[in-house]
Amino acid sequence: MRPTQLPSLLDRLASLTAIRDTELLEHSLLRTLLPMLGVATCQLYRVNERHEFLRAIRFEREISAQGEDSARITENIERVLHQVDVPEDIQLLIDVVRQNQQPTFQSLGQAVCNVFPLLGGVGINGYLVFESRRPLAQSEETLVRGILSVYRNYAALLEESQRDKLTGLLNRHSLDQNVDKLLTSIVADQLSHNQPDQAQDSAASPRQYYWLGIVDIDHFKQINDNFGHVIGDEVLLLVARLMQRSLRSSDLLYRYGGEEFIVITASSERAAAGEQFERLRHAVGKHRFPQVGQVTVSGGYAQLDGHFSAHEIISRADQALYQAKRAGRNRIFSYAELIEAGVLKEASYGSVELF
Ligand SMILES: Nc1nc2c(ncn2[C@@H]2O[C@H](COP(=O)(O)OP(=O)(O)OP(=O)(O)O)[C@@H](O)[C@H]2O)c(=O)[nH]1
Repeated sequence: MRPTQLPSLLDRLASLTAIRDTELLEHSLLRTLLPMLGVATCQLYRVNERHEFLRAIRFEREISAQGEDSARITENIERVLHQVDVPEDIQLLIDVVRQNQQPTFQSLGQAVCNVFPLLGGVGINGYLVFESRRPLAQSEETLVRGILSVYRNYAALLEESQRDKLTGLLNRHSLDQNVDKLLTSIVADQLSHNQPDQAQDSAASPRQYYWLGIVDIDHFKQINDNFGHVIGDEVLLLVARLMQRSLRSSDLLYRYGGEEFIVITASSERAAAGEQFERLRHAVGKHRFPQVGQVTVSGGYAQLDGHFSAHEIISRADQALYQAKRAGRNRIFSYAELIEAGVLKEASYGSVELF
């Protein structure tokens, strides 16, 4: 790195630590690193603790001359959430990095492929992959490691602020952020599927829909009253773990309030979403809790539809939850099915125009 690049690097690091959103932080990391290394494209893969790929970001930066003294910089960010496809040669390099817990570099003809691990609290939680025209100099490798260390420390702080202290689940604050982001991408998806040339694509890979469910522990007040708050807290923690284990790595689980949780799950049809919620209910219901015995949960779920706001969708799931409680608890109801059965009436919300 040239000394003249130092102020720019410090600026970049300052902006990096001003960000309060994990994915924006990832984008900013790539924006900081790529120009420093003169690299045009790079991929960032995120993995969970079971080393399953959660998401991938492909970042591309193109500089084209505009006039004698000016250049135009175009950035393109592509984000893959489900079915992350990792090319075989990259997968092999990732396996080496995972094994050694150290970066690895491999010549690919004229270019060199560089794979750096992203470290989280309990080990590797991602990989940074980019091609450079020549092997990185020692000083460049040190620079990447340094920036990744700043990123790691800051990402850990950010992650902590998004978690509920008792259960370790995502908290309500991160729910608000994520639901808004998800709704924006659902709107984009709905619009693209309305294009005539998208119809055949959807036949090849089934379209994914998202559901939001509110799950509430039944008679939790009695648990507190009969066994005390410490046992009540233990039940909350165990219920959270049981639900988390019954969900897939791509599903999201939040602690929404005291004994209320929110689940976001994706599937190609409503029945599959219903089965997912049933698995979750069974996972809790069949467990024997120390001292307390059986604990059950009730829930209601509604589709995350880009025509409605987050508030409207949560209210729909809540109405279905209310019906599940009324019907005797230990059951999970679908808002759409309650509407079809005439139990609930569709509220006339101010719907979001999709033109
Ligand atoms: N131990 C513990 N209790 C909590 C926490 N947050 C909320 N609660 C308690 O959760 C209970 C919720 O009670 P209610 O809303 O009456 O609902 P319920 O008893 O679960 O009854 P139903 O939902 O109708 O089945 C209250 O007694 C709260 O004090 C917490 O973090 N720890």
